[in-house]
This record gives sequence, C-alpha cells and structure tokens, in this order.
Amino acid sequence: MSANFTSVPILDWSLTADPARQSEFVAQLRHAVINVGFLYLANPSVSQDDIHRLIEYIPKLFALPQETKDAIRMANSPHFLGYSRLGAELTKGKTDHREQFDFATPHTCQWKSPGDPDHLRLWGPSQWPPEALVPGFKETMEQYLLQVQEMSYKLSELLAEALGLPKNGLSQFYDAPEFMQHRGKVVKYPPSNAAEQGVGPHYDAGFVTILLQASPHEGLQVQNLSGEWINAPPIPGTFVINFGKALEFVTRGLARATSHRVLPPKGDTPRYSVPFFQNIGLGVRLAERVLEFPAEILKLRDARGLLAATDSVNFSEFDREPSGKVNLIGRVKSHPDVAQQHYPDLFQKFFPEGMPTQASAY
Ligand SMILES: O=C(O)CCC(=O)C(=O)O
Ligand SMILES: [Fe+2]
Repeated sequence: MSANFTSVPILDWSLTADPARQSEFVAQLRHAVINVGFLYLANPSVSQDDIHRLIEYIPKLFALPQETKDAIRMANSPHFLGYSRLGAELTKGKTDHREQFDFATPHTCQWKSPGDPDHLRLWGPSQWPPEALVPGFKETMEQYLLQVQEMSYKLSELLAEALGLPKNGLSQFYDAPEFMQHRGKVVKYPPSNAAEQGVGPHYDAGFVTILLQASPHEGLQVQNLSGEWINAPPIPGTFVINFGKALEFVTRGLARATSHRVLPPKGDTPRYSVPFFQNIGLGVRLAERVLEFPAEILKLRDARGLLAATDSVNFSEFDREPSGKVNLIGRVKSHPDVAQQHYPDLFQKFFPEGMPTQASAY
C-alpha cells in the first residue's frame, strides 16, 4: 500500500451501525489514519436536514453589517471565539484570505484568578450575533456542534480499535464531557485571483477534525508523503475527517497528521466551510501518557515510512507542555490582536517587535 496516496479514501459511517460490518469500517479507518491522515465520511450520523439548515444560514451570517460582525470580534474574547475580518489571521506568517466566525460548544470558563494556568482561559462562552438579525442561527449551530461532537467521540473509540487499543484507549485524553469544549468555525473564502492562500499549509492541533465543505467549490488540498498537493473536492453528503498533531504525538506517528491548505476560489462566488475541531483535555501532558501498540500495527507504520518534514511546523511543544498551552501558543501566533489584548506576556514573547504585518512564526 503506497503512502503516496493520490486521492482521499471514502468511508461509509453506516457500516459502524451494523455489528456484522463494523470491522470493515475499522480496517479502512486503520489504512486511512496510518497512511493518509484524511478521509471522507459518507452517511454520517449528523442529520442532513440540520446540515442544510446550517448551510442556509452561512451567507446570511456573512452578509450582516460590518459593524454587527465587528461587535463580536475575536479580540473581545480571551477564548479566541468570535469574528475575524478578512485578512486578520496568519498562517506561517502569511495573511490568510478568509473571513470567519469561531463558535464553540457551551462552556463556562474554568479560569478563575491569575494564579490559575493561562491556558484554562482558552475555553469559555461563544459570542453570538444578535438573535433578531439571524433568528434560529445559534440554536442551529449548537445543535449541529452537539451532533458532530457525539460522532467525534464515537470515532475516537473506533480509532482506538483501529490502532489496536482497547475501545476506551483514547478516553483518558478527554475530561468528563461537562468540562470539555469543542470548537466549530464558519468560514468564507472570497474569490480571488490575487491572494496566495485561503489558508496556508498547516496541521490541525487536536485528535480529530470534522469538516463540512458547505459549498461546491474546490480548493482544499492535502499533502502526500512526497510533498504533492492532492485535491479533496467537496462530495455531497460527506464530511472530510483529518487527524491532528496531538493524535500523531500520542500514537508515536502511527496516526498521521497531514498538512493541508485551501486555495482561494476562482470565479465569482465564495467558498464556505465549517470545520469542527475536537479538543482534548487542556491539562493533559501528552508526553506523560504512553500508549502501547501491538507489534503488527507498528509494522504498518514502519511499512509506510517516516513522516517527511513538510511545510508546516506548528505544535512542536507537545513533548513538554500541557495540551492547552500548546493550543494557546498556536492561537496566539494566528491571532496576535487577541493575544495583545488578553495575553500580553505571550504577545511580547512571540511578537517582540510589536504587532506584525507579517508574523515571524509559522
Ligand atoms: O476550510 C477548509 O476547508 C479547511 C480549513 C482548515 O483546514 C482549518 O481551518 O484548519
Ligand atoms: Fe486545518
């Protein structure tokens, strides 16, 4: 089986509901997580009606008056939740050509006073647009996030099985559900012939990302082991799943975090997407949790070969810092305006020259 995949495999989630066929799904998942790092999920458990309801809100959300969007700007929020204007975000030091709202599942911030670790401030309440202007949006988005969250936990169990661990082999990385928060973004990539990147090459941070491509535009690309960019066009009725640096770290490179990027759409309509990022517990130090894998699974990793260095270099701190701190550093580098407001020490550390026009870090 070649590690230099030229397309992204399609897995059928409905197999997981059939005890006789679940093992087929697990076998396909094993291949996808070790060799590709990306997959399409067909027949997901999230209601298609709810997905369509959400998709219909997206253009309305971005069409809100600029001052309404700015009123919930991310810079208001120590939790990095809220609205980011076009060009406000950096990846690898370059400006991304996208506009977005970061929302999250409901959560009460556990950071109480300056003695508490900074990274506990990473999670907290979302900022929502005024209900009267987008009636029903908050409920639709929360309902969507809840369903995707549920599917992500089930997927973690199947991943554990695919990697030869007990079913609950990855559950030690999550806190009790009432203390967890997961993030979902609504993203608009405006068409552009000039912009270099919709979002530049990067890895995701956590275990699992579940992406809804919410318009028919191409643009998402994933990097194979020989460095080629492979298209992952939208397939109606599917999600795109990929695995993040935290999962790669705790599985000692068995699971593959794959670098990906989005090219700005050509033509005259925007591309929309809704990525869901499943978090792990903020206080978990990955380096302290050693998982044991069966020899036959480790052989599959060896057959694939080492993960080549790619263009993305983020999240190297998992070898020492709690997961929340690693994520916080990533967020600070991507959103210096939020950092300057709420994390002045980290801002100073990563941007000693002041607010970047082009950031120096990834
Ligand atoms: O918009 C997309 O299709 C992918 C976005 C992405 O990779 C990210 O925000 O991490
Ligand atoms: Fe990503």
